[in-house]
Amino acid sequence: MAQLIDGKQLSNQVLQEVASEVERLKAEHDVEPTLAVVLVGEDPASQVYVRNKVKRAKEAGMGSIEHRLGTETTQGDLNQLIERLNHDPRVHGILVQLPLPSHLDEEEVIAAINPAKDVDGFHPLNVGALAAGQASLVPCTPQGCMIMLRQVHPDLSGKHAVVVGRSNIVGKPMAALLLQANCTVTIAHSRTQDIESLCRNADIVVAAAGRRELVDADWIKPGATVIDVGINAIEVEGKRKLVGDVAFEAVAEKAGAITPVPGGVGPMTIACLLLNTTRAARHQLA
Ligand SMILES: Nc1nc2c(c(=O)[nH]1)N[C@@H](CN(C=O)c1ccc(C(=O)N[C@@H](CCC(=O)O)C(=O)O)cc1)CN2
Repeated sequence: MAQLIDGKQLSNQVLQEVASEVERLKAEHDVEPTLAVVLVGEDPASQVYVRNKVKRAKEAGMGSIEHRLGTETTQGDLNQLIERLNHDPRVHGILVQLPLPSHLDEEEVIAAINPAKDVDGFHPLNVGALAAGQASLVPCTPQGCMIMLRQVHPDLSGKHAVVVGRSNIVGKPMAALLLQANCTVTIAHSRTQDIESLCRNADIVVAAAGRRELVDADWIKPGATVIDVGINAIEVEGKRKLVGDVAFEAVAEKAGAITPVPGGVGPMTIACLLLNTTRAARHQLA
């Protein structure tokens, strides 16, 4: 049976480090790291994530400012709000919860955020810096995945990693981080032929395809490490249940280590968001 990489426990450790850094910033520089969270529309999952982000920020002693906007919000209104937050000296991090309602242009919104306050790490300048191996604000989910991977592989050098999925939020930055850690990286996606055998050769599989239980036991090399980024809500006997992109029960029999869903990558995403906010606050001091 695989070792379980416990995202809840690990995220609590990260959050403790965040709380200590918040204390230091307050005591030494009279700065309260503050996160502004922008939610547009009524998406129920987004509402849960935003609530949890604000709750965790408060628990870590950080400031938080919430902007909840109606679905009918225009691009102009949203851009104006971001411009205000960009210039507000109390705000160190800006997060616009995705997905946005379909009439809004996500790329335009992300590009409007001051890169120094872009705690999601989605701004083209931060994306470029990551690709070039330069210091930057790194997207939260892949950053969390790397912390989890390091629990099992303190040295990732030379490992063969397959990332299943090529999204801007997870797949692409994940591949960049693995490459920075000297892994041999393959990105697989919906047009890739014979993904199964690519994965069977991998020491590390990161499943971020957005398809529930796509990765099955026969995709996995015995002893491999499996990171499940998927969060898919299903109904079992009338009750809501979350499953990942990995068929957990079967894969756990074969893998060496695996992350659960829930309680894996999700809590790490929020912890890394707050870590980025303290980093942004410290950077802005200079
Ligand atoms: N601006 C952003 N939008 C989105 C991001 C992001 O990083 N930045 N990622 C996802 C959603 N997300 C964070 O926003 C996120 C998803 C899931 C979790 C989480 O803790 N999940 C729990 C289960 C929660 C539940 O019961 O539904 C778990 O996996 O244990 C945190 C953050 C898309 N949008």
